[in-house]
Order: sequence, then C-alpha cells, then structure tokens
Amino acid sequence: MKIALLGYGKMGQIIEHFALERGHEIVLKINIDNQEDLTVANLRKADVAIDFSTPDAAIDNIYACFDANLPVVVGTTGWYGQLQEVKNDCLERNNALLYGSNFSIGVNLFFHVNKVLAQVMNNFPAYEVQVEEIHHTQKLDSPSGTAMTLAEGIIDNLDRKSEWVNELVGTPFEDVIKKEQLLIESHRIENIPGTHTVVYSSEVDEIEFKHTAHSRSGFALGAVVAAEWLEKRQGFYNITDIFDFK
Ligand SMILES: NC(=O)C1=CN([C@@H]2O[C@H](COP(=O)(O)OP(=O)(O)OC[C@H]3O[C@@H](n4cnc5c(N)ncnc54)[C@H](OP(=O)(O)O)[C@@H]3O)[C@@H](O)[C@H]2O)C=CC1
Ligand SMILES: O=C(O)C1=N[C@H](C(=O)O)C[C@H](O)C1
Repeated sequence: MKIALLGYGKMGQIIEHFALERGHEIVLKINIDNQEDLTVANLRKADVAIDFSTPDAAIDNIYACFDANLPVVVGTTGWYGQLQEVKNDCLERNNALLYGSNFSIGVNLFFHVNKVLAQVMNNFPAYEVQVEEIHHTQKLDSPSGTAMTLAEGIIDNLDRKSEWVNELVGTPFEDVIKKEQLLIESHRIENIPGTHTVVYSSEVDEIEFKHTAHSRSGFALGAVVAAEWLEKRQGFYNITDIFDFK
C-alpha cells in the first residue's frame, strides 16, 4: 500500500516505522513547512492518507484528500465539532474516511467495558463518576479525544449524566459541577503518552478503571491497521467499526 502521511511529528514518524515494517511505502510526507506539496496530483500517488497533524490543520487535510478521492485515516483530535459536516461531505462525494480518538486495541477494549459498566451503574446511584486524563505538555487540545469518547460512552449509558465539562488542571476553573454534569479532569505532565481513568466513587469506596499507554506504538500500529482496512472501502467509519467486542 502507498501511504501519504499528513503530519510528520511524534505520531507520523512512528507510523512510518510500522508502515515500512508491514511492507508499505511512504510516497508523501506533508508537514507545516511543505504545504505546497499538498496537491491532488501528489495525493493521487497514494492509496491511502493518514493524518496525525493538528486540530487546526485536520479539516483542510481531510478535504484535500476528498478532492483527490483518497481514503483517509484521521487520528488527529480536536476537530470533532465539525464531524457531522465532514461526514455529510464524505458520503455525498462517495469518499472514505475512518477517524478515531484512539487507535490502540487496549483503549478500544476500555471504550467497550466503559459503556457496559455505565449501564450497570444505573442500578447504583450512590456512585459519582468522573474521567481523568494525563498527557504530555505539548498536547494542543483539552480534553483529550479519548477522554471525550469515554465521557460520551458514559453519558449515552448512564441516565444520571447528560453532559461533560472539562477542567484543565492549573488553569482557571470556576465552574460548580452540576449533578448531571460529568467532569473530565485534564492534567499535562512531561512525556506522558496518554493515561485515562474512569473513577466511580461513593462515600465508602472508589472503583477505578485505567488505561496507561507505555508509548505511542499502540496508537501508531492501530492507525496502520486501520489504513489497511479502509484502503478498498467507501464510507464514513469510526475505529470501533473495525473491532468486534462481542
Ligand atoms: N487517535 C489516536 O490514536 C492518537 C491521536 N493523536 C492526535 O494526533 C495529533 C498529532 O499528535 P502528535 O503527532 O503527538 O503531534 P505533533 O505535534 O508531534 O505532530 C503534528 C505534526 O503536524 C505538523 N503540522 C502542523 N500543521 C500541519 C499541516 N497543516 N499539515 C500537516 N502537518 C502539519 C506539525 O508541525 P509543527 O510542529 O511544525 O507545527 C507536527 O510536526 C494530535 O491531535 C493528537 O491528539 C495522537 C496520538 C494518538
Ligand atoms: O495527543 C496525544 O498524544 C494523544 N491524543 C489522543 C487523544 O487526544 O485522545 C490519543 C492519545 O491519548 C494520545
């Protein structure tokens, strides 16, 4: 498979490693300093694009792939406010896009367990719930996309929660959390690849479910596997469409 990398930073470079290891070829690398190379002609040299750029860059990169009719895997987070418009355009133009807040198998297992547990916790109103995430200090968005996905999984399955609010610890936060709100507490600490915890707490105990990434390898390998899955497909997908956690 011929791959175009959109974003050649921490993730792009690790994705390159796994792609080459799996016998693929990198035919285009786009970063902030060679935007002029992001052309339909250049994109059409690839079979699939993989975007791990920035929240502000992802939409333009996605539409460049749509213009080139190139399937695109989007790992970049922080653009989900525009998800519906992107999905509509993708389907109208018969393109292919797969996105995911987290491409690691471990986190996608965590996403599934999180939803099942939230359903069970409807029977135990004594427990409050919150999500915590820790990432490196270079992360541009807060909360993490993974934390948003966890929070939405809880909101969709736990009747007593209807929205989430985010506190980036160390920045001003005056909100008084209402009982129907789910707090996502974000921490930024040097060199943390990604740690996510769902905490259910009562007066007498606390239950914690935690995923700790030891490196970015799980994310990167998952992105390459997702690109292999998407290459010959059309449509709009989420990474959870690849996993079958029956
Ligand atoms: N879904 C998942 O499993 C994962 C998602 N992510 C997400 O992926 C994104 C990237 O993460 P990470 O690699 O750590 O971040 P980095 O900052 O290390 O890499 C992003 C790269 O994109 C470059 N860039 C900036 N603007 C553009 C543009 N217009 N087109 C192409 N490239 C551009 C940046 O250049 P410069 O630095 O010069 O601005 C940088 O080299 C983040 O949104 C993060 O949340 C991360 C890990 C896993
Ligand atoms: O920025 C990162 O590093 C990561 N971002 C993703 C997110 O926002 O959830 C995935 C992973 O946690 C690493």
